[in-house]
Amino acid sequence: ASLNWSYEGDNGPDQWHKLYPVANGNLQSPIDIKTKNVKKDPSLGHLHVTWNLSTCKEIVNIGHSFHVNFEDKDNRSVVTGGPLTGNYRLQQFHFHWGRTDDYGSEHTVDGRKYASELHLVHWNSDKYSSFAEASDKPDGLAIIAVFLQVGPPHECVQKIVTALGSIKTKGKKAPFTNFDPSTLLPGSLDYWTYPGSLTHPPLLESVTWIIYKEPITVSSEQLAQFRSLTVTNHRLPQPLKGRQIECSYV
Ligand SMILES: NS(=O)(=O)c1ccc2c(c1)[C@H]1CCC[C@H]1[C@@H](c1ccccc1Cl)N2
Ligand SMILES: [Zn+2]
Repeated sequence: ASLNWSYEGDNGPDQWHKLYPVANGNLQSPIDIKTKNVKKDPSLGHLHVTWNLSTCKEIVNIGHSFHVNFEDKDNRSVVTGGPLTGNYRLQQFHFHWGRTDDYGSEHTVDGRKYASELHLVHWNSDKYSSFAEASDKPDGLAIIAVFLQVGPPHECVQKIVTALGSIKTKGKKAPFTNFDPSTLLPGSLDYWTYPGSLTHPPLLESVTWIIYKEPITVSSEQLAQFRSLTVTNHRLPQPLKGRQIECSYV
């Protein structure tokens, strides 16, 4: 089905509110993280990530992006701890990028834009029986975000870039197995967290965002390969509307 929204032109982000009124809601994402306003929370412990590479299934071209989908019929790949209560099951990951290396991330840090941003999408499998059921609940989703900056190529991102060659057209999918997404995490496990939304339609305000402070590094050529699928797919920062951003007590 062709989407009723896009990242540019008549159905671009400024128009999303017409079909998705929640676009003007109080918990919209992404946001700009103003580090001086972040509150250190001693009760915020470490995040516990247990992703099992056996659950990695396929890579799919969805037009405005590509998704790496995981089998989510059991709790082999979950995240817990930090701001979360219970287990959140990994469903998929994807990236956002821009037309050039100067911008492309969705969240920004003191106005700084990164070249790209990785989202690892999880749903609350303790309370809900499916992603769809969890996707519109306030405690339904947890998305881990990692910033990408430009530098030397990333060995594991290269596996993803190579796989893009087999899904060049929208709707195409290819097997993508035994990939361990924890190879995409940065060295330091310090993170920010705040309540927000999906960053494109349906823009549901059901997300606990967990954003690692330290970026990972990919090469300009690897980013250019992302753009070979679609040139840009990031939403600009939204109003904070009084939300408090907390950071782990590390
Ligand atoms: N940039 S992001 O990580 O904040 C983001 C934004 C929107 C959506 C997603 C991820 C993903 C999460 C899995 C389903 C999919 C999607 C969706 C599609 C069809 C039906 C429902 C849903 Cl939720 N929408
Ligand atoms: Zn995303």
